[in-house]
Amino acid sequence: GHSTSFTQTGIVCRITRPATLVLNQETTKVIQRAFQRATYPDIKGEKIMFLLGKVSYGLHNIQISNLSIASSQVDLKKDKSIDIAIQNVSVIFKGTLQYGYHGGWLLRVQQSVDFEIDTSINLQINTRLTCDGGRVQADTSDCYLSFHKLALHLHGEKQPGWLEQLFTDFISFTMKLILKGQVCKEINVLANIMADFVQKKAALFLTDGDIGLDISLTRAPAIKDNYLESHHKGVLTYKNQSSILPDSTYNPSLLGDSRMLYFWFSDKVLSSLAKAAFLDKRLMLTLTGDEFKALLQDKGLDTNQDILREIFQHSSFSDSQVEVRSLTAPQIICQPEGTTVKSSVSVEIRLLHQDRAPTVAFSFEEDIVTVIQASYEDKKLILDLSDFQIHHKSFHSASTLCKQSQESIQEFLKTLTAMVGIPVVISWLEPALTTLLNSKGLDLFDIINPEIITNKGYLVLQMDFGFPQHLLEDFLQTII
Ligand SMILES: CCCCCCCC/C=C\CCCCCCCC(=O)O[C@H]1CC[C@@]2(C)C(=CC[C@H]3[C@@H]4CC[C@H]([C@H](C)CCCC(C)C)[C@@]4(C)CC[C@@H]32)C1
Ligand SMILES: CCc1cc(Oc2ccnc(N(Cc3cccc(OC(F)(F)C(F)F)c3)C[C@@H](O)C(F)(F)F)n2)ccc1Cl
Repeated sequence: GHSTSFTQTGIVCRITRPATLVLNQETTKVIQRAFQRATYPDIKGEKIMFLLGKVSYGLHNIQISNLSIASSQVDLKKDKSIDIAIQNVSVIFKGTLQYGYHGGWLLRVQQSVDFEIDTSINLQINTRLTCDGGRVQADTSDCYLSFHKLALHLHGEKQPGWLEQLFTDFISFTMKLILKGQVCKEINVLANIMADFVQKKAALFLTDGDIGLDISLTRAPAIKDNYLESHHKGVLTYKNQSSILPDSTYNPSLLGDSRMLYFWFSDKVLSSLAKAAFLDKRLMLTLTGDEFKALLQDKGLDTNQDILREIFQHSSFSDSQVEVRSLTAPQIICQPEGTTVKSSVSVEIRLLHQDRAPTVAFSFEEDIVTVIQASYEDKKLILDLSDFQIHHKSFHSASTLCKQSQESIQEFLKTLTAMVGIPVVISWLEPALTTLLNSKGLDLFDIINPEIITNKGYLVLQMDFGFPQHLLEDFLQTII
C-alpha cells in the first residue's frame, strides 16, 4: 500500500539505545574539544566600592589550563531529543587580573596578578535532530551549564578582601554567562560539523565512480524510546542523473531494537544499483581459455569430450577466450529465502589468431534465476547460492557441429552453466564487492556479528559495533 510519507524512502538507518551507550564513551571527547575551542573574552569593569572609591578591574588572557570530565549519560527522549548529561567537568582557567583603585588623595593603585579560576560544571545538552535540505542538522540550543564550584585563586600575596567580595558578587556571574554562551556555541558548532561529516562520509560510502545513491533525508530523523532512525531517498544517481523514486514499503515494525545498528534497503534500491552496474558495463567477465579449461577440470568435466573440441573447432584452449556478460539489467527481488537475481546472460567463445582479429567460434544465451544468501564475516562478503534455474534461449556455432544433436548441446550448455558458469560469476563477484566495500573503509569499522536478512521486498543489515576510533580521529582532525 501507499506509504504515508511525502517523499518515498528507499533506505532507513536505525540506531538503537545499545549503540548510544557505545557512543557515550566518545561524547566526552567531543565536549572536551568544545571547551578547548571556545574563546574566553576579557572581563572588565569598574565599581564604586565603600571607602575605596572607584575600583576598576580586568581579567585578561583567560585560557583553559586543565580539563577533565567525570562521567556522562546519553538518553533518547521520544519524539523530542537526544539528551546528554555530563557530570563534574572540572576546568581550571588561568589568566591575569589587573585591578586598581583611585584612593582619596590621588592615590592610584594599579596591580596585576596571575589568577586561577577553579570550576566544576555539570552540562545538560538536549540535541534535536532536524532535516535541512535533506541533511541531518543537530540543534543543541537546549544547552545548560550548572556550576557547583567557581573559586578564584590569586598568585602571590594574600588578596584584598574586597576583591574576593567583588569576584563572588559580580565577576563569577559574568564568568558563568560567558562560559555558558561560549561553550554551548562551540557544542552546537561541533554537533553540526559531526552531522555534516557523517553525511559526507556516508555519501562517499555509497558512491563509486559514476554510480551513487542519493541518501538525502526524506524527513527529520525520528527519535523513539529505544532507537533513533533516519529515512533516506536511496535514489540511484548515474552520471549525475537521478532516477525516479520507487514506492516505499517501509514501516518501523520491520526493524528491531536489540542490535545496535540496522539498515533497511528496499530491493528496488538494489535493483537500481544492479541497473547502474549494467549501464556502467561492469557486469562482464572474460576468462582465458586456460582459466576456462582449469575450471572444467576443477569440476571434473572431461576437457577432451567431442562437443568441446567441436565448439573450440579443435583449436587449443590457450588460443581462446570465454566472455560472460549480462544482456540486460539484472532484476533483484528480495524474498525470505534469499535475494533472487533474474538476468539474461550471453557466453561467447572466441578464438584468437596470430595474423587476424579474434573470431567467435560459439555463443549461447540463457535466462538465469539465482537465489543468493549473503553474509559478512572476517571483513569479507560471502555470497552463497541456494537455488537456481536455467532457461536455455539460443546458441550459435560458427561451424556446424556435425556429431551433436540440438538436445545434447542444450543439455551440455545447461550443465556447463550450472557447474562452471554460475560458480565462476559468484566467485568473481564476492571479492569484487568486498574490495569495493573495503575501498570505502568498511573494513576499518569494528562490526560485530553482522547479519544480512532478506524478506519480501527488502534487505536488512543488522549489527553491533565497537566505536569507530578512526572515524572520531578523522572527525577531530577536521576540527583542529
Ligand atoms: C549487501 C549490500 C548492501 C548495499 C551496500 C551496503 C553498504 C553499507 C554496509 C554496511 C554499513 C556499515 C556502516 C558502518 C557502521 C559503523 C558503526 C558506527 O560507528 O556507526 C555510528 C557512526 C556515527 C553515528 C552516525 C552513529 C550513531 C549516532 C550518530 C549521532 C547521533 C547524534 C549525533 C549528532 C551529531 C549530535 C551530536 C551531539 C553533540 C555530541 C552534543 C550523531 C548524528 C553523530 C554521528 C553518530 C553510528
Ligand atoms: C554508510 C551507512 C549509511 C548511511 C546512510 O546515510 C546517512 C546519512 C546521514 N546520517 C546517517 N546516519 C546513519 C549512519 C549509521 C552508521 C554509520 C553512518 O555513517 C558512517 F558513520 F559510517 C559514515 F562514516 F559513513 C551513518 C546517521 C543518522 O541515522 C542520524 F543518526 F544522524 F540520524 N546515514 C545511508 C545508508 C547507509 Cl548504509
